[in-house]
Amino acid sequence: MSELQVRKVVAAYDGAPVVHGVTFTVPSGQLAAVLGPSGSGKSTLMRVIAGLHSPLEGAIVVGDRVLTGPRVEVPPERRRIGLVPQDAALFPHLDARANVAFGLPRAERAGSRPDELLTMVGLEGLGSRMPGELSGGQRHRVALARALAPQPDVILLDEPFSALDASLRAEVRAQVRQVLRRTRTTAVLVTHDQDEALSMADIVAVLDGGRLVQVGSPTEIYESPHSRWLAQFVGGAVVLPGTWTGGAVTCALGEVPATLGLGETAHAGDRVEVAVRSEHLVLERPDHASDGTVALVRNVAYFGHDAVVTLDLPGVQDPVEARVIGGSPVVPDTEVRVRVARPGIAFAAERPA
Ligand SMILES: Nc1ncnc2c1ncn2[C@@H]1O[C@H](COP(=O)(O)OP(=O)(O)OP(=O)(O)O)[C@@H](O)[C@H]1O
Repeated sequence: MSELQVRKVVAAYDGAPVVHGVTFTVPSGQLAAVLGPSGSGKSTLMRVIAGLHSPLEGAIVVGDRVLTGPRVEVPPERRRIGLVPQDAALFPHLDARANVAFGLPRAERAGSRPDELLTMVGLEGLGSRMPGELSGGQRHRVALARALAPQPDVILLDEPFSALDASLRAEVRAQVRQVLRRTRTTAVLVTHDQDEALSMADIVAVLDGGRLVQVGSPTEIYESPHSRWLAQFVGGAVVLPGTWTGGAVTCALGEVPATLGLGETAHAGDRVEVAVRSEHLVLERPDHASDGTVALVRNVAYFGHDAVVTLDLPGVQDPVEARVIGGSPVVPDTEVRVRVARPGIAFAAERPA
């Protein structure tokens, strides 16, 4: 079993902490995404797990092995942790097979194991290709095979898909996910891309300013964000000021049914902010007999499968975005009626500084 525990990790550069007491557990064989904006401490945390940076406090435990702890610092090469770096970092003068073999104990390098590993990542028959003769996605899969070769307890993936173009990225993500699932490898993926985190991970740990703001399944993170910041950071949300009426918020979208965010308290009449997912805004003809608010369509960005409609709501300064099915008959500079299909989440209004 290779459960990974990150326990109360505090990490600093020159005495200035940039990771503040982060704790989460990745069950054996699962993939956790560490998600956060630039500078939130993701790479530092990854370096602590890999043994490349000693934390001020806290522990890293894999299974029953303490890798980092009070008076314990197992060196990186003895951690049984594999690293897939951002740029794949293959040895340019070695072919794919030799790159993979490099991850194996000397005795196994000449045998069939490198080719088996290449087959496992879907690169059968490409062992004699040099890195320069492989596509970006193929290079990543060689890097994954090399990292998996010594059968590590944990694999760390540091923004591994950011250099790939969009069409290749989805495919390589799915392939990597499949290999990790098949080999039952515990993995941590560092990313600032919320689609990547939600689509690949079993668990998402969100960092902001070096603090863990929420950890949970992708559905929990998306459906029940604990803060207004998280609602906007993951998935984008329309956030409007309003008044809590107990079970609903009166705001520019009318009376929007809502639940209170975790740990929030509000009394009827309190000022709150309500977060509503863009895809939960339903657009209808303005003369449609229903509740909701009439808004002006500013722009329609068509993406084929869906479209983002930018709307001016009465009394709201900034435009809001609705996500609708592509090809919906919505036209710029006309009016639509906006209804909210699912309850929003209410948070205490942010006080002016
Ligand atoms: N070697 C270093 N010396 C001093 N400060 C550093 C060093 N590396 C990172 N930092 C600082 O630590 C904080 C966290 O950085 P880190 O690289 O861990 O964030 P990140 O979330 O991985 O960011 P990004 O997504 O941009 O890579 C930032 O404020 C950064 O400026």
